[in-house]
Order: sequence, then structure tokens, then C-alpha cells
Amino acid sequence: MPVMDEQLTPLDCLLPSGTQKICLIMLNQPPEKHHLHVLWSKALIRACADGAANHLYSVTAGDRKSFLPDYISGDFDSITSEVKEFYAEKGCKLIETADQDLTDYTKCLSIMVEEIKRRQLKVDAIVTLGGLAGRLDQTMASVETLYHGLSLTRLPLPIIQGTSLALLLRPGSHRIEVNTGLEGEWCSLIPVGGPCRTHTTGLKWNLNDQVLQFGTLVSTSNTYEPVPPGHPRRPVTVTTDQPLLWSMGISQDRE
Ligand SMILES: Cc1ncc(C[n+]2csc(CCOP(=O)(O)OP(=O)(O)O)c2C)c(N)n1
Ligand SMILES: O=c1ccn([C@@H]2O[C@H](COP(=O)(O)O)[C@@H](O)[C@H]2O)c(=O)[nH]1
Repeated sequence: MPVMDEQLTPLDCLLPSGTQKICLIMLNQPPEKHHLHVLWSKALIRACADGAANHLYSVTAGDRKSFLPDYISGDFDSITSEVKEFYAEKGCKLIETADQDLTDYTKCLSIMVEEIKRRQLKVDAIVTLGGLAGRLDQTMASVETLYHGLSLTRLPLPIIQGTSLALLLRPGSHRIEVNTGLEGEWCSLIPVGGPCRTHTTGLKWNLNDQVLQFGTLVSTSNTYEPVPPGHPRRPVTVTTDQPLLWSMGISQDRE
């Protein structure tokens, strides 16, 4: 079997019994309450990018003191004064990042990476909640942040919102475990930043050292190779020569 550069189980973070250690960034989108609770309970550091704090404040009404972020960062054009005062008074760090050339998400991620280094934490992933819906420019910017992420850290940076997860694969070989039970039906490989020569196994529509490229071929609405009932899925393997966006459905069924 070829040696894989990276082993990934993107949905482990949403399993209450999952083993990965994570840090959490919330973005300015309504969080799915169940996802928030699972991710929050595991996260070693929790952060909100600007208006994300408004969502946290409203979804945790009645129990706000159990959900205090370590820091809130951003240009503070979205957080309300009531929310800002509440978290400041509770001792959460407010970090103003006024730069208007980078998004609040990119700046929040840089702070998170620095904080993980400073505290010498052993972390398996930095998970972002939100960022895949709402404004289209912001959704595209979320993916662009993942490109910054490649040079900021070696950690996987999954973004989760609703029924979707997105993760930028760096150039190399990846083995993606898809047996958590939380996987939805679909998955995809989208060459957002430019052409990607790609080889895959474990998919229904595999790529055999083919070039994915907008206007030529993209692999959306793909799915996992079928297995007999009761059998586990084989992992998906992806080899790419350029950063390639993996996304996958998240099932809404819960035990
Ligand atoms: C070429 C270029 N286009 C656009 C901008 C504007 N711009 C890019 S990132 C950014 C900050 C966005 O802040 P964020 O809080 O992430 O988003 P918001 O909700 O304020 O739109 C701004 C203003 C720029 N600096 N350069
Ligand atoms: O529709 C949206 C709006 C925002 N985001 C992300 O959240 C952060 C913070 O947003 P603010 O509006 O500045 O509070 C922003 O940088 C985006 O990454 C989003 O994904 N979708």
C-alpha cells in the first residue's frame, strides 16, 4: 500500500466519543446547536470572530456562563455593544484586529495558531463552525482562509456548517476515514485554486491521475464506493499535486 502523507477522519470532531483534540473558531453564522455543544465540550481553546459572538450569546441564553469564549477577535463592526460588554465583563479577551485587507476569520485563525503554539498544546485539528453559508463572498473567503491556513499550520482545518464539511487538502497523499457513521451521501473534490492532478480510490467516481479544473472537470455529487450491507466503507485516498478542496455531507440522523 502506498505511504500516505496525511491520515484524516474529518467527522471525528462531531462524535461525542471522538478522540481528536480540537480548538474551535465560530464564525458569524447561526450555529447548529448540537454541533456547537459537541465541539464546545471538546475544544481546548474557543474563539469567536466578531459577529459570531452575537450568535453564541443568543443560542446559549439561559446558560451563557457555561459558554464563555477564550477570545473574541475582529474589526468589531458586527458584535453588538450588549454582547461585547457581557463577554468583556465575564473576562473574555477582546482582541481588536482592525486590518481591512484580511477577513476576521483569517485574523482569528492566525491568533488561534499562535495561541496553540504559545500554550504548547497538542491539538489534532482547528475546527471552524460556520462559514459555508450566508453571504457568497464570505463563503468564498472562508475557502481562501484555508489557503492562508496551509502556511500558518500543519493542522487540518475543517469547516463545518449544517450538513456540509469542507477541508483543504495540501499537495500530497491523504487517507480519509469515512466510517464515523456521521457521513452523508455525497462528497466532492473541487479544484478551487487551479488545476489539480488527482488520483483517488474509494469513491464511486474515481480519478485516475486526471486533471481537475474549472471548465474541464470537477468532482461534485460524488459518493463512496458501495460496500455490501453491514461492511465498513474503505477509506478514501486522494493524491493531488496542488491544494484541493474536499467536502462531504454530514448526516442529520442521530442515535
Ligand atoms: C482588493 C481588496 N478588496 C476588498 C477589500 C476589502 N476587504 C477585504 S477583507 C476585509 C475585512 C472584512 O471583514 P470581515 O469582518 O471578515 O467581513 P465583513 O462582515 O466586515 O464584510 C475588507 C473590508 C480589500 N482590502 N482589498
Ligand atoms: O454571511 C457570513 C458572514 C460572516 N461570515 C464569517 O464570519 C466572520 C465574521 O463576520 P462578521 O460579519 O465580520 O461578524 C467573517 O470573517 C466570515 O468569515 C460568514 O462566513 N458568512
